[in-house]
Amino acid sequence: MAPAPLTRESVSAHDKPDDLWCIIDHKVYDLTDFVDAHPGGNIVLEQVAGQDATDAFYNLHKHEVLTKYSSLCIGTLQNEAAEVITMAPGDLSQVPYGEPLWLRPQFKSPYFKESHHKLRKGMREFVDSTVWPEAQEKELSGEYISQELIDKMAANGILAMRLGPGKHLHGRTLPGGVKGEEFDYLHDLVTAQELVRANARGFMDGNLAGMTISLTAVREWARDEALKDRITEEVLSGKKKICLAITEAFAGSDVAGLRTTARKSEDGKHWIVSGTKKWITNGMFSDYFVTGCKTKKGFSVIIVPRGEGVETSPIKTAYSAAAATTFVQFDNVKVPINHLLGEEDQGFKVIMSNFNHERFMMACLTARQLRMVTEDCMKWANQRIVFGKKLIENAVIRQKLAKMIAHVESGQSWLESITYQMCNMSYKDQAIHLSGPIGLLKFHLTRSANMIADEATNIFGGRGITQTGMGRHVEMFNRTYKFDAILGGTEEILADLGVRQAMKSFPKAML
Ligand code: HEM
Repeated sequence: MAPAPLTRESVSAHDKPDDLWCIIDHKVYDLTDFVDAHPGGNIVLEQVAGQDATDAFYNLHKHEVLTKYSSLCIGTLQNEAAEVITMAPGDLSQVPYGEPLWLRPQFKSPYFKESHHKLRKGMREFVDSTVWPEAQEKELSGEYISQELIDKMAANGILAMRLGPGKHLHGRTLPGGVKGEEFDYLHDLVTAQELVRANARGFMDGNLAGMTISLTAVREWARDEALKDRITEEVLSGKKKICLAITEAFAGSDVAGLRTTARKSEDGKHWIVSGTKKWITNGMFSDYFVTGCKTKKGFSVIIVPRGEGVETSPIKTAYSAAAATTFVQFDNVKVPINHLLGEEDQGFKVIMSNFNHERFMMACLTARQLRMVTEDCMKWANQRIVFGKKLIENAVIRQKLAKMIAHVESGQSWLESITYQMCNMSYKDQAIHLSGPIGLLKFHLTRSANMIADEATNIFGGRGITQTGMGRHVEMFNRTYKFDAILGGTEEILADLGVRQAMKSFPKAML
């Protein structure tokens, strides 16, 4: 015999603690065996037994809770259908301002072509189904990224894409079927903005951020082609890990103040590296350290392989230990002489040439994070009922949202415009014409982050300072946005760089 159809009347009969059903978004949930395990306690469930609890539910939970506990659902009410959207891997958000203009069906973009859309789709499916689950778990546990995920990213060309456009991508087929030869800086932007959607700030740096800022230097500056090719192959295949080791307790942005030294051995075959490095992202699991050292007449950059004399220990920071933030000690480490990048004593050039891309990547991910937080606030303001009405029905909340949206949209537009210039400029010209604008862009976005973190936390109230439940992404953002304001050049240094670069080309113009 077919089971009786589910109606509001039949549900209302299940209104006791030992026989407890309720309705959420036109679906019926049998919570009888769940009551005692409910994190919000049994009493609240007993209060809605046999009733439609949709408003009460969305006032307190994210929609994803229903996906996680879908086994409690026993069916949909007769002649009714669920209204709340359940996102599938790869889906675009339908929330206003949840996507940049170029991804909204009503809008056009002069920048993005079919291959950018294909890459976006391929990346999003990969991130939603493969990166997100591990990112969420490891952000909490503080464990490092798995070799399994690294292998999958390597196989899909994602590790290689994160270095930006170049020959290393030729011959590869990338997510969405995009050819490596087609990959430009707009694809680079897409990759960064999709990856950060895994929404786990510490894990995102643990996801080989060290590689993106150090292998680029190896590829650009290694003088020994065989060494360059070997390290590139080892790292892009995911077999070995690499990081950038510049900052020290003694000096951060002030590279000239570094105290780690490298001297040549008497037979001239090795560098002897000694000193310490602090805040080295991915250092705990890295096989190579692209290290800034004081040499005889200046500063040089040397690839130090992990081995005798290299010691690493974790540093506890505000974000997840999954980032593998490290204190490194080099105790008279012997490094082959061909591991020098660029010219001896000319390491400043090596470091500077790398900064543009690093800051550009950080701008991409910050811009997307601002949007994700704003989207969470839009959703929350639209579902949270206070004083008998939705939060968004209060003018003061709409003012906050307006400010957030304005920063999100203006930041993304400036980012896209700079990215387009990068697509049409040589790497050398980018260093001349774009280091100032990129510095100012990153400065602007992290200032926006400061405002958005502040407003979003207030909108979420107690949930904005709670690490689980509705406000957990806002809590994480408020706790971690400062990483982007400091790493890759602090706000003050970058703002100053932007104006100083502008002054360099100042004409003899008078007021
Ligand atoms: C299918 C039904 C339900 C499931 C699977 C469920 C699951 C959960 C989970 C996993 C949490 C932990 C917080 C989070 O992750 O968001 C939670 C918290 C909570 N739930 Fe439920 N719940 C259900 C229905 C309800 C209903 C109908 C009510 C109220 C009428 C309710 C009231 C609460 C409360 C008060 C909390 C604590 C929230 C806070 O401290 O912010 N739950 N629930």
